[in-house]
This record gives sequence, C-alpha cells and structure tokens, in this order.
Amino acid sequence: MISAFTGQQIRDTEQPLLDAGEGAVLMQRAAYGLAQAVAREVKTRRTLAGASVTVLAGKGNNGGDGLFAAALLARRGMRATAVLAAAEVHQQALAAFAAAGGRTLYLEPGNAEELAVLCAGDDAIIDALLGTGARGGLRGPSAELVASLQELRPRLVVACDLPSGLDANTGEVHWPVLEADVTVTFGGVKAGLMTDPGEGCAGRVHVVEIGIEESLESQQPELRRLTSRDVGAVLPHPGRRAHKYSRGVLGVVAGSVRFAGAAVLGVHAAALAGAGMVRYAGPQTVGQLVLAQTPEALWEPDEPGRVQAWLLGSGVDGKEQLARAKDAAAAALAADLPVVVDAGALSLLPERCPPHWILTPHAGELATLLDSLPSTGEVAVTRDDVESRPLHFVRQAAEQTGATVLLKGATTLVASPSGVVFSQSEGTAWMATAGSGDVLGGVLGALLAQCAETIKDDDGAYAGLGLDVADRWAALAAVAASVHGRAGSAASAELAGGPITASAIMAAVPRVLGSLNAECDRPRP
Ligand SMILES: NC(=O)C1=CN([C@@H]2O[C@H](COP(=O)(O)OP(=O)(O)OC[C@H]3O[C@@H](n4cnc5c(N)ncnc54)[C@H](O)[C@@H]3O)[C@@H](O)[C@H]2O)[C@@H](O)CC1
Ligand SMILES: [K+]
Repeated sequence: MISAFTGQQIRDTEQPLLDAGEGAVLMQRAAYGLAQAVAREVKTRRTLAGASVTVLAGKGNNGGDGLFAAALLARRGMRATAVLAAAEVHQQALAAFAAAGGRTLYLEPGNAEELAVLCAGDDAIIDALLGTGARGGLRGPSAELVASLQELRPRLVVACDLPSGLDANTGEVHWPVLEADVTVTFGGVKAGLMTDPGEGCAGRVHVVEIGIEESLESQQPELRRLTSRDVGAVLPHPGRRAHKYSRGVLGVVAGSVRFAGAAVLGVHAAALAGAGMVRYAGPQTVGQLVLAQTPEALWEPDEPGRVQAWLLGSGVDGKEQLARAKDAAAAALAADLPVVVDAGALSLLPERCPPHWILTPHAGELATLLDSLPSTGEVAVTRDDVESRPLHFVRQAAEQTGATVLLKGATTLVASPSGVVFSQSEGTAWMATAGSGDVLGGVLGALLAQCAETIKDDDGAYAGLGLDVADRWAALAAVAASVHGRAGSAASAELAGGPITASAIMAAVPRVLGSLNAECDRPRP
C-alpha cells in the first residue's frame, strides 16, 4: 500500500530531527535525490554535459532544496541558472550554487515574461518556489512567471516536493501552477499528490527517502493507494468445492426502457467479474436484451430470489423501475446486505446507511446528494466545488450518510464513514465514456456478492492494510476501482493507446483479474 500524508504530518515527523540539528543533512538528501531524478530524466533525451537547467527558487527551504540540487547538476556539467523569486533565499544553498558556477537572475516586477522566454527552452526546469510551507498560491511576479512558462510549454518540468501552488494536504490547486512531468517528493507522498486536481498537475511521483520514513509509519495516512499486490490479495478466489450460490449471487435493479444499456453492461460486467450468478429485475424488453448479452443471467420481472448483494440504480428511470429499486433497497436494509447505490438510486438512501452500502456518484451526483442532506447547511454545493475539493467532499458525504462513498474521477476516491480514504488512479482518460460507470457498478457488485459473507473474517487478505473491519468495504470498493481502471488501460493499450468503449473495458476485466491473481502467486482455481 502507498500511504500519503499531510504536509503537517511530514513536518511534524521531521521536527525531532531538526531539533537535533539534522536539518542540513535532510536537505542534502532531498537535494541529492532531486538532482539524480533530473539527471535521469534529461539523460533519456540527451547527454547531461552541456544541457541546461533553470531552478525557480523561492525563499523557503523548498528553494534551498532546488538550489542545492542545481548546484549538484552544475558540477555534473549542466549549464545551471537560478531565477530567485525573493530577495532573501536560502543562503548556504545560494552560496553552493554560485560556487558550482551557476548563473543567478532576479525576478522583479515587470521582468517575468522576459525570464520565462529565457528559460522555457531549457532541457529542464526545477520548480522550487513553494513547498509544504506554502499558504495559498503564487502571487505577483512569481505567478506571472509561472503562467508565462506554462503557456510556453517547457520540455521538462520537475517539481521539487510538490508543484508550487498545490495544497499538500487537500490537492486543491491555486492557479497558476506549472504542471510537472515529474514530482520528486521527500520523505513520503503528500496527500495533495494523490487526489485531484493536484494529482493532475504532478506528473509521475517519485519519493526520495530522507530518513523520516520509519517514523512516518506510526502516523495514520491521510490517503491510501492499493498496489497491484494489495488488490490481488483482496480479490475473491473460489475454493475447490465452490458452487454458483456459494460464489455469490448479485441482484441487479438497473437500466430501464430508456436506458437499457446500463442493465446490459452492469449485468454482463458482474458476470465477467466472477459473480456466481446474476439475477436481473426489470421490464421484459430490457430483460430480453440482458439475456441476449448474458444468457447466464436470470431475468425476474419483479423481486429476484435470494442474493448476497445488490446493484441498484444505474440507468434506472420511470416509476416502475424506481419502485423495484426502492423495494430492493428496503429488502437489502432489512437483510443487512451490501449494496452498490448508483445514479438513480442515490435518492433512495435511508436516514443512516451502513458502511456496506457503497454509493458511486460522479462529481455532479455527489453535489446533488450533499445538497439533499439536512446536515449540509444553507450554501449549495456545486459540481465545481466537488471537482476543486474532492477529498473534502467525499469524506463529508461518507460521514454524513454513514455509507462508504466512491467518487468517480480521473483519480477515484473511496471514503469510509470513519474518515479512511483510498485513492486509485490506474485508468486512462479514454474511460470517460458512456457506460463506463455502469461497468464499474457491475464489477463492484460482483465483488460485494463474492465477499459479503467472508469479508469480516478474512483477516489474511486484509492483513498488512492496517484497517478496522468497518473500513474493509472501502478497501473492496478501491479494489473495484483499481480493476476497472486497469481494465480500461489494458483495453486502450491493446489498441495502441486508442479510444475505447465501455464494452471494451468490460471485456478486459477477466484478464486483469487473472493477471492480478498471478502476480500474487495464487494457484489457478
Ligand atoms: N524541514 C526540513 O528540514 C526539510 C524541508 N524540506 C523542504 O522544505 C520545504 C518546506 O520548507 P519551508 O517550511 O521553508 O516552506 P516553503 O519552502 O514552502 O516556503 C515557505 C516560505 O514561503 C513563504 N510563503 C508561504 N506562502 C507563500 C506564498 N503563497 N507566496 C509567497 N511566499 C509564501 C513563507 O512565509 C515562508 O517563508 C519542503 O517542501 C521541502 O521541499 C526538505 O529539504 C527536507 C527537509
Ligand atoms: K515546489
């Protein structure tokens, strides 16, 4: 599992070392790691000797890291320039930079554009304007410099610790921000690098160890990301004596005459993701389409028979289908069964949901949901609000409803009502296509049906994740998001990185499950 921490958690962990006079050592480790990363990136394009690098240096320790790194790069033969954004910068770092032969320029009111043109063509730019000590975004000439540079599209931007202007704790972005190709972050991943919109500006994230990593482990991560091994360990696996009922039966109330495809995709995705059986409830015309795609499924016009979990809501439209979803929700609540609550069913929540109710809104639906809750207050939450602060709002929704909430996006966040949040980002932007969410619902529904009866006791699979039992639902939802993202990326990769349909995402699910199992050395069933 990859853990991400707030800037404050990282600073608190550094503090005892700073108190012991180790600050300079930490900075040297950070600078060395940053310089190595820049050198590695430049060398994929050309030789280091004679290549050019500009460091944009602010007045804090982030600027110090950047200047020391640029000094190391100058000593390795790069032509190094520093653009100083403040009158006072880290003195020892500036002295080391000058001693290594670096050239210094001063950012002043009126010369930002000129400096941007001067360094935009460099082989690398290091953004060391603001780090974890930032309050708000870039201002004045620094903001102008970064805005101009962003327009000029530099060849390679490496962010020092985090892109300047990004909130290390929340991932909120105070524009303008210089979008990085690589972010070299120190000691541990900052939460803002694992949630949008911050993650979208950070490029590839590389962690440099500076000696605080062991102490950080005692902190509760702000965000958690499951790796392929974690996902493989949690995925359900049929035992030798399994039969279709013990494998897990999923009941689906999705689709409608108007949105029939949602039912077809949800049911088929669930079957491909390993449900022992899928029972579909809906109008006959839709039932026929469902059976045409998935002859393995059962169509039942009204209430399906016994199930272990429910998928409710995707594409539900009209009185009759909504009534079926309502009945199924009531039955699920009475029988304490896990439920995926998507789209049309998000309006059917009880006053307090259990954590095994997993809501799967996109940003707009989450805004509507929050607005409908009596606890939200007077000011309406908009889609833009959710997109600017997804971590804040997904957590709020989980706390206020009691449900586990999976917020779909380029980075998908899953919040448990306890405040534990997972972040998965394996997908591709091609997955923003009609029906993609219906496939995710099917995959998640299938996982719930397969794990419903074992999740509380299956300590082995969840060992190492350090979670309370109630948070396992969020972990399982993160597994579904990961499988869905991997399936989309695999489908697109097969088409040389081209566009994909929801059906293509769905078709790739079994292969993704197979390779995740293989990676965990699990025997084939
Ligand atoms: N604490 C340590 O020992 C270590 C710190 N490291 C680096 O130090 C950084 C944190 O250093 P600092 O605490 O100095 O913080 P920053 O480097 O983020 O700079 C904060 C300074 O900028 C000013 N400032 C804050 N917001 C501003 C804004 N919006 N516009 C302009 N100026 C603003 C503050 O008044 C403060 O002087 C980390 O991100 C990391 O890069 C690393 O060297 C590892 C060790
Ligand atoms: K920075």
